[in-house]
Amino acid sequence: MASSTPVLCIQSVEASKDHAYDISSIKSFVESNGLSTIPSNYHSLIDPLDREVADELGAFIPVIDFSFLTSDDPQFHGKGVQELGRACEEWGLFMVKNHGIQESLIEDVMKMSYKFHDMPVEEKSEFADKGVSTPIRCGTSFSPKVESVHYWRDYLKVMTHPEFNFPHKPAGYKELAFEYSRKTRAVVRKLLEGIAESLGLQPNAIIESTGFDSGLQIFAVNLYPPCPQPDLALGMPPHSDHGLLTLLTQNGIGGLQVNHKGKWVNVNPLPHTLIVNTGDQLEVVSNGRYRSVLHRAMLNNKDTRISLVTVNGPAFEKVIGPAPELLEKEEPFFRSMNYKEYFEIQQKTSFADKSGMNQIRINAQN
Ligand SMILES: O=C(O)CCC(=O)C(=O)O
Ligand SMILES: [Fe+2]
Repeated sequence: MASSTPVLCIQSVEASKDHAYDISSIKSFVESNGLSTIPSNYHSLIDPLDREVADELGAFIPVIDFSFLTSDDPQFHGKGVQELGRACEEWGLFMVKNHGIQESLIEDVMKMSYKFHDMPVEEKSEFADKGVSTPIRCGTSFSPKVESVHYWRDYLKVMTHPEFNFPHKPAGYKELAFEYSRKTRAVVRKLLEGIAESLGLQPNAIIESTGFDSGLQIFAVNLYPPCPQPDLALGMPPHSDHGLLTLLTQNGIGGLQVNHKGKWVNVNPLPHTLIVNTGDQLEVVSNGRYRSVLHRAMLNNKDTRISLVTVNGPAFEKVIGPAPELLEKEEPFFRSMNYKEYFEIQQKTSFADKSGMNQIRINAQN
């Protein structure tokens, strides 16, 4: 489509008036407007420094062999635990291989996720986002009503644990999502055992103290449509996740970047691996040793990207603080707080950083 016709110019100017709170889906907005430029209120990468990428570091993103963690052989197990601890400490993001979740399940959930986002806006309106405590919510950007810059993303966010909620359409999606939700929780549970061991705690210490077995799981299905000016907008701003561990798979299209020692690094997962990152509650439990990692989602102008994200946290009613065993030898860096309270604070922050953590940090230097 030619981009120099006056008609399209007018369209661009018109488009610049659009706010994410006026549209219910960036996907349908893009498809119905045939944009060649993006509205200016989607410009978030203004400073060229924000676009710099340290691609040479990508090859150092740790890969954890899950079969080492589940091994009965103490030597293999010990090696797995040690590598896991190092990955949490040095990167806060790693790939997991030999995790046992069937590729076909991930592919099937991915296909259904596309179908969900592809439904006409009216069909999804019953799920429209009505606030963070709503179990099923669907929308665009991040916080359309309060943010000044919008993000090129549609989302479906569902509380899939302790109670399993899910949209009843498209047919068959709910059943697949249930299986995916439970399998990812099992992987996360095992990782939390290994992480506890790497901190010198009993394997079940984090699971017990956080009430993980009745813990919160939020399943987010992110869809990032192709963006005509991918260097100007973001799919998701830099943020950390509120839970203990987040698990992510994607439809083969890259876009995730991790912040490593102040530099942005593209995450290009090896085939058949899951991506896992540390969340705020793990930073608290580990008393700052395993920091929650900043990450963001970039865009491209060709392919639709889908990421399936499960954020796995403590039980809402649990008061979470640094593990008492760690406080035998060190001062607490965080005050304890009920997870639900933390979740609500974190969801209200600007999101473009880790400012939720400032509410519970004791020592500002930490
Ligand atoms: O899509 C991605 O790569 C990142 C998504 C993410 O960080 C999230 O949903 O919290
Ligand atoms: Fe995230």
